[in-house]
Amino acid sequence: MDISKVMFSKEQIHNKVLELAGKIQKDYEGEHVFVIGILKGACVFVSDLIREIDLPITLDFMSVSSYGMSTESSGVVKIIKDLDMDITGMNVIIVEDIIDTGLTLNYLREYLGARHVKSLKICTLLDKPHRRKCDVVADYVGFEIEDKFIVGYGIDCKEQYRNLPYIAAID
Ligand SMILES: O=P(O)(O)OC[C@H]1O[C@H](OP(=O)(O)OP(=O)(O)O)[C@H](O)[C@@H]1O
Ligand code: HPA
Ligand SMILES: [Mg+2]
Repeated sequence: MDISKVMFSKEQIHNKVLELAGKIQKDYEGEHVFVIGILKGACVFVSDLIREIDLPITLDFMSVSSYGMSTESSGVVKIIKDLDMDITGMNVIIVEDIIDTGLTLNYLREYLGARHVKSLKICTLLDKPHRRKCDVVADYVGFEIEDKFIVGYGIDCKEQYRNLPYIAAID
């Protein structure tokens, strides 16, 4: 597989992170926010995002996987690591790198929503709305993209390319 072209540069991503962080900071003014980064894909994005939000933040991670070594979702969301902390009564933001079929977030929304949180929102850097298999809408979206398989900035193809500082499509 080859990387076809850079879709979003390091600078474009940085500007988008600042924009999303600014919106979150404004919306949650005076509140404590519990951020859940969804590993592995969101590891880079969530690290950059939280450092631009000037609010009290608690950070935890879940690790889930449905693509494995494939470029198609298996349709089964497997929890590899659950939360370490209790989120009861918290303002929770789930941070994802990409929403594609929506199966991962549909599962996580139900799983986490059942824990009596104060509020639950979704922030994603990338969104492929035309690929949805279930009804998931994010509250904060970085870039809407067409139906291409994406790599870089934490996002993999067969566990490679997560370290690219830019986002690219793959052939
Ligand atoms: O909307 P969907 O079709 O469910 O796809 C989105 C999910 O797929 C990727 O994770 P993956 O399962 O590949 O695990 P990874 O984050 O460890 O790469 C990505 O990081 C999202 O979590
Ligand atoms: O476009 C993608 N790239 C990598 N992983 C993914 N998981 C869902 N969509 C994608
Ligand atoms: Mg993956």
